Amino acid sequence: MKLFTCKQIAGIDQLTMKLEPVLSIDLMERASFQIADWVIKNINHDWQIYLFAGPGNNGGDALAVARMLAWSNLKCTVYRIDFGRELKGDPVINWQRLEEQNQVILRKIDSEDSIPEIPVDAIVIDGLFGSGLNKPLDGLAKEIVKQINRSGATIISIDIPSGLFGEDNSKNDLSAIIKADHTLTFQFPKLSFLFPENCEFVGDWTVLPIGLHPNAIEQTETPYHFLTKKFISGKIKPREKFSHKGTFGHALLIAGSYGKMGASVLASQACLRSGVGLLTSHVPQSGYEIIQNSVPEAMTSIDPSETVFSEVPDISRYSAIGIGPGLDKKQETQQALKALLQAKPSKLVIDADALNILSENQDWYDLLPENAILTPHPKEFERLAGASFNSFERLQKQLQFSAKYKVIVVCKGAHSCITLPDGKVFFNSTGNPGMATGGSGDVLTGIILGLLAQNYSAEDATLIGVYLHGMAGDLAATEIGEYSLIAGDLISHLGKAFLQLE
Ligand SMILES: NC(=O)C1=CN([C@@H]2O[C@H](COP(=O)(O)OP(=O)(O)OC[C@H]3O[C@@H](n4cnc5c(N)ncnc54)[C@H](OP(=O)(O)O)[C@@H]3O)[C@@H](O)[C@H]2O)[C@@H](O)CC1
Ligand SMILES: [K+]
Repeated sequence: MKLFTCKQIAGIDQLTMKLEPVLSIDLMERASFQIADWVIKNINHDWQIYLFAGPGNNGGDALAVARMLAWSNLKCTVYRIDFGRELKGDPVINWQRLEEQNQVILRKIDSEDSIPEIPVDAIVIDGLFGSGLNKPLDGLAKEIVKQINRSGATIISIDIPSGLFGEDNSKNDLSAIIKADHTLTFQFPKLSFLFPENCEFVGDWTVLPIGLHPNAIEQTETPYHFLTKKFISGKIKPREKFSHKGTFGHALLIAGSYGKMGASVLASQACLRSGVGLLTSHVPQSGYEIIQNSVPEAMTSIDPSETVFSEVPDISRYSAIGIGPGLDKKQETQQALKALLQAKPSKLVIDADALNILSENQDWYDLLPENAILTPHPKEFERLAGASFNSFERLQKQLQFSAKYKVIVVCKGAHSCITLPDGKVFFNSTGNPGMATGGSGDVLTGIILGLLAQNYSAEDATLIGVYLHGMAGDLAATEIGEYSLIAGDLISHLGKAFLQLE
């Protein structure tokens, strides 16, 4: 699914009106109906509903929603913020319709004294400001937001929590943003919803389709995308009847050191469960029995060192290489990593300690082969590319890094963010907090490696791998919950995840 900036969404709204064609007031009615329908289905009908309406179309939505909730006899009071300016456009029509309906209590807020006290067992519907916010909230608007946040009531935001920008909130006043329990957003999630620091404002979010025109969406260019099941399913290649293990590639995994062999075991198992034909796991001598016993399906390549990775094996036989989990950062490992990069492997995944070694030797970045896949978590990315003030700034750094070194970067987390050298950005839609546990990243490396070895392009191996990893986590969480989830559960649910994509 494409993701757009608020400005672009306004453009798509305009194009929809022209192409469908539909009047703006009717589009607002359609959007508001979706909100009202969700509210009616999801809230306690005995509770008082406080609707807050701002000066623009977000407020217009709130006014229409109030009228629709009154059809179902819900107890609604509308508070319209009054900056002393005349309402304009569609909100005027919706205000008149409410007056004519005469079932909803209508109030205006024109000073701090007129801001209502809101009981805890109330529902607030926040239609103060939407995608047309043009500066941080202050004055009366900020006071209303603070009063709503203080109330402890259940807050449902229309389209976007009032006060939050759809993209960059670096310069925003964070005390002047609604902290919603639920955000009901139109047609597309906004970019800022995908950044972890905005979770306290956005709450749980639901996308409500409002029938924006497919041609308008198609015509509007964007670098931003959200991974969907349909998109990923379309990338999975069927396994042909006459295929054999040679068809599905031979992966080399360089992982594990004395005391950290679990990383090698997990990545190896995940790689095998991702459909690779053959896997060779390169391990130090002390890891030999461990890997043979734990992953009998893997072949082994034994390092001369007793404890760490110290020498690159002949890489010519392998279709893809993964390096990093559990490696440690000893001097001989650092030199061996450099030698591997100098050997210019054509398909490479780099994770964990291999990334940490890189970040301590930044002059090696130029050795990175084109389309190498780097899978840092935010802290590792910070070591690679420097600190960022927030996730939006980090995304800009990530894009620069991908473009400069022509590599794919996966910044792991809730909604893992993937950047490609050509400037495209993909946010993942699968996964859950249960996956924030040791070994989860090793599993991802194994999956991506397995897909790369099967001759998926670096881009597809990354996108499929990240999505599948999260999906396996979601399937595991439905069975055992998030608390008890461990990395091994991701591997044991990979099969079911693949089945869902067929
Ligand atoms: N387009 C469509 O077809 C559809 C759109 N829909 C809905 O429309 C919403 C977008 O509507 P919108 O563009 O009217 O913007 P919105 O956020 O309501 O506010 C603009 C007003 O706020 C004011 N203002 C801004 N910042 C301010 C500040 N810091 N402090 C104080 N004032 C401030 C600004 O004033 P100005 O600066 O322009 O004088 C202007 O008056 C969108 O989120 C969705 O809910 C749906 O109905 C579906 C169809
Ligand atoms: K809002």
